[in-house]
Amino acid sequence: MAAELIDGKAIAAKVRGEVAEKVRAFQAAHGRAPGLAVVRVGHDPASEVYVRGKIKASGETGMVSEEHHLPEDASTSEVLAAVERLNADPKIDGILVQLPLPKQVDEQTVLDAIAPAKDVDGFHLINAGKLLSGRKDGVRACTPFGIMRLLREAGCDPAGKRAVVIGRSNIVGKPMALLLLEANATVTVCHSRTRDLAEEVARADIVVAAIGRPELVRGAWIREGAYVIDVGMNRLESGKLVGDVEFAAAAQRAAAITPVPGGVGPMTIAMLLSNTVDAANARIAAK
Ligand SMILES: Nc1nc(=O)c2c([nH]1)NC[C@@H]1CN(c3ccc(C(=O)N[C@@H](CCC(=O)O)C(=O)O)cc3)C=[N+]21
Repeated sequence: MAAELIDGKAIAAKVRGEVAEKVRAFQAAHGRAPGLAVVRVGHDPASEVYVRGKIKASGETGMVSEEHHLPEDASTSEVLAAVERLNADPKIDGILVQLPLPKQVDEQTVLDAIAPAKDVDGFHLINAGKLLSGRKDGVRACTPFGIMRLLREAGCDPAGKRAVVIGRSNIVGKPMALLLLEANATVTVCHSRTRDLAEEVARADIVVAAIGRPELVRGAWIREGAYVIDVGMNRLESGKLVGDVEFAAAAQRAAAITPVPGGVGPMTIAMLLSNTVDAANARIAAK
């Protein structure tokens, strides 16, 4: 079986089109465009590239975006001060603090300082708690939220299916498991201490790989007709970018699979923009 390719770039473009439409409506109703602020600390080269991508994509939807760049040696309280200013800025609807932060900055303190209504990453405790409690009014973490959309676009309804999530991070694995559960999948969360990963994967109708180990998930483990979502982004020494799944072999067995690059990555950015325009509308509605 040759899998359908889940084209994250094309689906992300469709989401950005929907966002642009909402931005136009917001502008017409409120006389300003939704605003996104990205806080970047220090000189992580990957972060520079990602932030540029986010700023560019937000501009293309008609949103206003600004980057706040703090020096490599910024303290936790300096980062907090930047966040507090943005919390109080009425033109800013979404705040994203680019991770990772330099080691002297306390990441959890910073993330918890972002006003939950402006937390377009969905990383704040309040938004994590709302997801856990099944409340629909919280902000959903961009990567898992985008994956739910990719599954939908590929014609996969998770209800009743066995879903295996590999990875238990706060930003992908855990929220992914909760969103799949909310969609009525039977969810298993695997991680580095899972006894027999191959056996767990072989049972799965949906596999979400988010472990950060190049091609750890072997194609031969994939169940015939499974939906395979690869969150991994591993840069090999050759410079080649590969996922957490052995793509070509997995594609022989899967019903549908996301490529790396061009799968989950572009969707993460599109969902950030979607969360921002939704946050703008929600803040107005709450006034
Ligand atoms: N507060 C915060 N929120 C984030 O969402 C966040 C973050 N910090 N820190 C870093 C990670 C990483 N991340 C990516 C998003 C899209 C691509 C992406 O579009 N990648 C392209 C390829 C890029 C390439 O070729 O290197 C693709 O998959 O097609 C990559 C990485 C968001 N992150």
